[in-house]
Amino acid sequence: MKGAWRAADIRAAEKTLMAKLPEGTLMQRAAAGLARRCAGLLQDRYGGVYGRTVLVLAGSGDNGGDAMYAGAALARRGADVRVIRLSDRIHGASYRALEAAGGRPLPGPPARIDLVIDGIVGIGGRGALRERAAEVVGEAAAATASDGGSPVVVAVDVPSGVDVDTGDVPDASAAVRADVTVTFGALKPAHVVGAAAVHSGLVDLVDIGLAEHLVTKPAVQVPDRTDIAGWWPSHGSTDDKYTRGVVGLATGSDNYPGAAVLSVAGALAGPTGYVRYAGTAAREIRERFPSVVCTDSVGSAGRAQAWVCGSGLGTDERAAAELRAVLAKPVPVILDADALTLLADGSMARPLREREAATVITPHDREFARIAGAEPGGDRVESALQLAAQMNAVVLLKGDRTIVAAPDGTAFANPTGSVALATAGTGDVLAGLLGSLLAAGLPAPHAALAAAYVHGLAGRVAAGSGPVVSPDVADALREAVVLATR
Ligand SMILES: NC(=O)C1=CN([C@@H]2O[C@H](COP(=O)(O)OP(=O)(O)OC[C@H]3O[C@@H](n4cnc5c(N)ncnc54)[C@H](OP(=O)(O)O)[C@@H]3O)[C@@H](O)[C@H]2O)[C@@H](O)CC1
Ligand SMILES: Nc1ncnc2c1ncn2[C@@H]1O[C@H](COP(=O)(O)OP(=O)(O)O)[C@@H](O)[C@H]1O
Repeated sequence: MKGAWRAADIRAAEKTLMAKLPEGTLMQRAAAGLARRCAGLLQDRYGGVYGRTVLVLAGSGDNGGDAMYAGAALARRGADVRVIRLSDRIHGASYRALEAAGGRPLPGPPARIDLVIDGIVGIGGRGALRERAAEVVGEAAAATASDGGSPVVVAVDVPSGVDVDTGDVPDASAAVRADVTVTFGALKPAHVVGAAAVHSGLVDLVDIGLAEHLVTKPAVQVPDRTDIAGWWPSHGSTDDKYTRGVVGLATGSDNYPGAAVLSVAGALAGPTGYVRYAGTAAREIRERFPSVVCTDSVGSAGRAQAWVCGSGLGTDERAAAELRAVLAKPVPVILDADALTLLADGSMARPLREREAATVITPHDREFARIAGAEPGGDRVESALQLAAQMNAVVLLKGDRTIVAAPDGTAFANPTGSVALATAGTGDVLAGLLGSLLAAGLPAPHAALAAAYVHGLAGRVAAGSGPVVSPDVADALREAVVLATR
């Protein structure tokens, strides 16, 4: 699991480390890592560093210093390095090093640029980029590289114009869109959540010796494949269909039988050995999935170790009664879609509060607004954490970087999201898979994260064969499970 730390925590660790090192050491480590990565990118794209045009955008702080030292290193390898100073104040020593290596100041971006180094602001940035900086960023991005394409854009530490601590991008037209972000010491929330994660492009972490001095809890954690593989339930030779876990689904309605089919398809790709369906789409489910045991209501279904409720359920009296029946079960439950709408008027507050087993809610932004009163703000992690604490539930806040927030204040971001999932019905598939993981005994935050991870991979797998609809995502889940766990 990788952690992402806020700027203040990074600065505190930096202070401890700097006290032990000769002045300037950290910047030299950072700049060396940055220069190495830029040289690699120039090599891969243009066949070498020599003769390539590199534009350094330098702001007034140490972020500009990192960029100019890296520019100096590239100039020493024969690159034609130009620098635009975005402030009268500038990091003096690095500017002089760049000048000494042959770097030249420019008033504005040249027409031909092979690589842009964005050193406007790093963790010291506040709000959207100021006008002059935003203008230059736009002009540089519109330049042409020597191979006729767009320049490679490398952000130093974080793309300028994003909110480092929250991942918000206050003005997308005034923020750098990086192909690669070279960051130092530790990830920041901007690399892993919100729109800023998309602006960051590929994130390359340079070790400058900071990690051991980070004493605070990360603001958000990001799992990798080994975490998911480690959590994924495995079966032993003594297992049977019941010991692997039974998942129940109260999903679908006369109007939305498809949601039942999709949620059951999601559950069948999970680790449980038995899937029960309770609802009005029993005929459709039996036809598609003969192994699923169907009844027409939660009350007449047998025991399950977790219940999924709400996907396509509707919001009528019958739906409300089914939700109440699920909330009364002493096992983990997932509340999705219409179940969240049914929670909005507060009438289920008491049974929810009285639950002792885990509750997971899976809102997208509009569903979040229905239960929390407003859509998540620019700080999506904080918004999800607040709702988790208020509802005493694990919140899976959907999006490109789905967030999982637990009532104990721990937050995670899923790194595998894919825009291919932005199509009707994929949430139903996710709810079913999550139900299976909960029924198999995974703790709720891990189940939510593992489901989001595999679901994201399934979106990517499905997208490999063209435009994606939600049944494709369900079909791709098995391959995604293999990719994530073997
Ligand atoms: N910490 C570490 O471990 C290490 C840190 N290192 C590096 O130091 C970086 C942090 O440097 P930093 O503290 O000097 O701040 P930085 O990001 O350069 O920006 C500050 C300047 O930006 C300006 N500015 C602010 N908002 C703006 C806006 N919206 N639009 C335009 N301008 C804006 C603001 O100007 P002012 O308001 O003063 O006019 C201020 O002077 C860090 O990201 C990393 O790269 C590495 O070298 C080594 C290890
Ligand atoms: N732009 C996007 N990029 C990546 N994933 C997305 C995007 N938009 C939606 N998703 C994902 O697609 C799924 C949609 O869920 P949901 O809105 O509940 O769909 P439905 O209710 O139609 O089943 C979620 O997993 C969400 O994270």
